[in-house]
Amino acid sequence: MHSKDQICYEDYQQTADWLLSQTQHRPKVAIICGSGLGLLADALKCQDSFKYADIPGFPQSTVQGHAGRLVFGELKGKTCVCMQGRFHMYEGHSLCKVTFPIRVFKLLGVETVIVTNAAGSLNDTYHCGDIMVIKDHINFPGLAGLNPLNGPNEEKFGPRFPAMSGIYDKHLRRLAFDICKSMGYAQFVQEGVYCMVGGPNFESIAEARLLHKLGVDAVGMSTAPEVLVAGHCGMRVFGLSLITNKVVKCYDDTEAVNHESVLEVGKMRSETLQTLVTELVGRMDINNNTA
Ligand SMILES: O=P(O)(O)O[C@H]1O[C@H](CO)[C@@H](O)[C@H]1O
Ligand SMILES: Nc1nc2[nH]cnc2c(=O)[nH]1
Repeated sequence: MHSKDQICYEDYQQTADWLLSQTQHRPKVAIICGSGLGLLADALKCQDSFKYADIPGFPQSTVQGHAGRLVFGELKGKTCVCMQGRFHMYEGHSLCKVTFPIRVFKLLGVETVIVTNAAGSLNDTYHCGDIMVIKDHINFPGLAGLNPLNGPNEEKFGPRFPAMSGIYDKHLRRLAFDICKSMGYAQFVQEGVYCMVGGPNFESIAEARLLHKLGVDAVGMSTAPEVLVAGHCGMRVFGLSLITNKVVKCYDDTEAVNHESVLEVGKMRSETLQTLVTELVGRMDINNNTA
C-alpha cells in the first residue's frame, strides 16, 4: 500500500488472491448488508466466513449492527459473497477504504452488487418497515467533491468519467417488483430516490425540509460510494432501502430517531428481506461458475 489514503491495483489483487486461496466459492453476486440487516447472510448455504480483522487489507467495522464478517455461500444454487457490515465515511475511513471491498469483489469475478441500507423516509406516503427499491440517488458528499473515484483513475477498473444515469438496473428493479407481488409484499414495497448525507448526526428539521423539497424519498449515510465504484468497474447494481424511521420535519414533533430503533426495524423485516434477496438472486440471469 502506498500512503494511508492511496490504494493501488495490487492491493485489491492481494486481498482477492488471499480470499481465492481460502475458499472454493467463486461468487458472481455480492450483497452488502445495511445497519441491522446482517441476518441476510443467514440465508446463504454452505458458508465459508471470514472476520474482516483476518482479511489482509480489509478495513474494520466499528458500528453497532455491522458484525464485520465476509460470508461466502449459495443462494438458490448461485454463489454469493455477503458483507455482514459495511464501512461508512463518518467512521473515519477514506472513501477508498469504504469502497475497498467492491473492487476486491470485481477481482473475485462478481458481476452484480446488491446494496442494502437502513434509511429514514421523507416521503409522506411511506411507513416504517417499508422496503424501497432504489431508483436513483443523490450523493451529497459526491456533489461536494468527496468521491471514491477522486485521484488518478485506475483504467484497469473503468473510465475516468463514468456515466451514472441508469446505474440502478431497470431489469432487476422490475424483477424485484414481480417477486414482491407474488410474495404478497406489494403493499409495503416502494420505489424511490435515496440520498446520501455524511452523518453521523441525523438530520436537523431544516435539513429534512430541504431534502423533502429536493424530492428525496429516503435518506441515509452510505451506499452511494459503493454504487459509484461498482458502476465504474461495470458491475450491475441493485439497491434496497429499509425504511426504519420517518425523518422529523415538523418543529412540534417530539419524536427523535435513534440507532437502536433503526436496528429494531431491521430485525423485524429481516425474514422478508432474506426472502426477497434470495428470490431475486435465484431468478437473476447470471453465469454461475462454482469452482
Ligand atoms: O446505511 P446503513 O449502513 O444501513 O446505516 C444507516 O443506519 C445508521 C444510522 O442508524 C447510519 O449508518 C445509516 O447510514
Ligand atoms: N441520515 C439518516 N440516516 C439514517 N439511517 C437510518 N435512518 C436514518 C435517518 O433518518 N437519517
